[in-house]
Amino acid sequence: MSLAPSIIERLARARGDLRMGVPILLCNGAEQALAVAVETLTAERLIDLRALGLPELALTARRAETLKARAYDGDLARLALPSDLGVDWLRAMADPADDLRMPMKGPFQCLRGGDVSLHRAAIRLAKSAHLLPAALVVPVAEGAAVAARLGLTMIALADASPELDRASPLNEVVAARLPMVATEQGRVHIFRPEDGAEEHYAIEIGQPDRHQPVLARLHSACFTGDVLGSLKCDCGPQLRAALAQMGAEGAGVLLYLNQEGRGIGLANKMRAYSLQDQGFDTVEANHRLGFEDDERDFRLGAGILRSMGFGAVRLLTNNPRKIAMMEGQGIRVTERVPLKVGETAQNRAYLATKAAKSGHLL
Ligand SMILES: Nc1nc2c(ncn2[C@@H]2O[C@H](COP(=O)(O)OP(=O)(O)OP(=O)(O)O)[C@@H](O)[C@H]2O)c(=O)[nH]1
Ligand SMILES: [Zn+2]
Repeated sequence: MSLAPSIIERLARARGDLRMGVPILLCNGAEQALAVAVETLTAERLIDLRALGLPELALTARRAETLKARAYDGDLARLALPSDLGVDWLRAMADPADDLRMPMKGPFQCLRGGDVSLHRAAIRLAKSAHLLPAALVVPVAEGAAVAARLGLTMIALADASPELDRASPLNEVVAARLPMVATEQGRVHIFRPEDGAEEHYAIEIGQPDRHQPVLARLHSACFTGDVLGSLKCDCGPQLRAALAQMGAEGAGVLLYLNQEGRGIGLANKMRAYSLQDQGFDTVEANHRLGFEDDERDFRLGAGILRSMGFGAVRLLTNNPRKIAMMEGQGIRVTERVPLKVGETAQNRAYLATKAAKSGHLL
C-alpha cells in the first residue's frame, strides 16, 4: 500500500517526534524499547514511561568520560535511572552547562551486557534531530501493541540501519539567477534530500566547464559567522573571499551545506560557545556535550557536485578531511587552494586549536 509511510518517512517522523518529546518504539528482533530524547522529555511523560518499564539512560562515551561514568559498550554508556531522580537529573546528565558548578552527579549504576543497538539508534536519531545526544530507553514487552495503542512511530532497526548508513540522495528542486556583490553571474540551486533532512544550496558562478576541474568550496553553514559577522570564527570572511575569488576567475561553485556547528545544529553550537566561555576549546566543548569533534557528512557535497556534472575540483579549503572525503567519494581534487582570511584576536585560539587538534593546514 503506497499510502503507508516507508521506513525513510518513518525515520523523518521519528526525528520530529523526538524533537517534540514524543517517544518512539525501536525494535531489534525480539528486543523492543520506547525511546525519548532527554532534552525534550517532560516530567509527566517520565512518570508514564516508568510505569511501563525500567528506564535506562543512554549517553555517548564522550559525555560519559566527562561524567566519569563507565562506558561498557565502546561508543556509548548505559546508566540505570535511580528511582528517586527525575528529569532535572537526566537533563543535568545530558547537558554540561552546569558541570563545573555540580561536578558530582554519581554514584552511577553503569549497565553492561545485552543488546545495545536500540540505545545506539536512539542516540543516533537524537543527534540527527540536532538534540543533545542523550536518550532514555525503556525496554517494554509487547512494545508493538503499546505503540499501536498510543499511535507511536515504530522503527525496526533491520529496515532502518541501512537507511541511516547511506547518504540520502539529493534532488534539485529549483534554480534561479542571483546577481551578487561578488559577481552578477550567479545562480542558486536548491537541493532537497529524500530523507526529509535540511536542504542544501549550490551557488554556481559563471558557466563552469564540466570537463575541467572547477574552483569549488564546501562551506558549512555558520549563522553566527555568515550572517552576524561573528569574530569567534573565520566563516564569514571565508564565504565572501571564496565567492570573490570565483567572481574574479569568472567561474566556480560554492556549496552552502546546512551543517551548522560542524553538524550539531545551532542550539548545540551555542551550548558549545557557552562552554568555551568557561574555558574549554572548540574540540573539548563538543566532547563535553557528547559529540565528536566534527559530525558533518561530507558525502552529500560530493553527491551535489556529481549531480551538477562536476567530476574534478580545485578545492578552496584548509581542511584535509574535506579533500579525503571528496577523493573517497570519487570527486578528484586536482589542487588545494588555501583560504586564509578573517583571522581576528578573538578567533586566533580557535584557529590554532583546529590546526593542532583537527589537522587543519596553516
Ligand atoms: N561545534 C562547533 N562548530 C563551530 C564552531 N565554530 C565554528 N563552527 C562551525 O564550523 C563550521 C566551519 O566550517 P567550514 O567553513 O567548512 O570550515 P572547516 O571545516 O574549518 O574547513 P575550511 O574552512 O574549508 O578550511 C561551520 O559549520 C560553523 O558553524 C565551534 O566552536 N563549535
Ligand atoms: Zn563560523
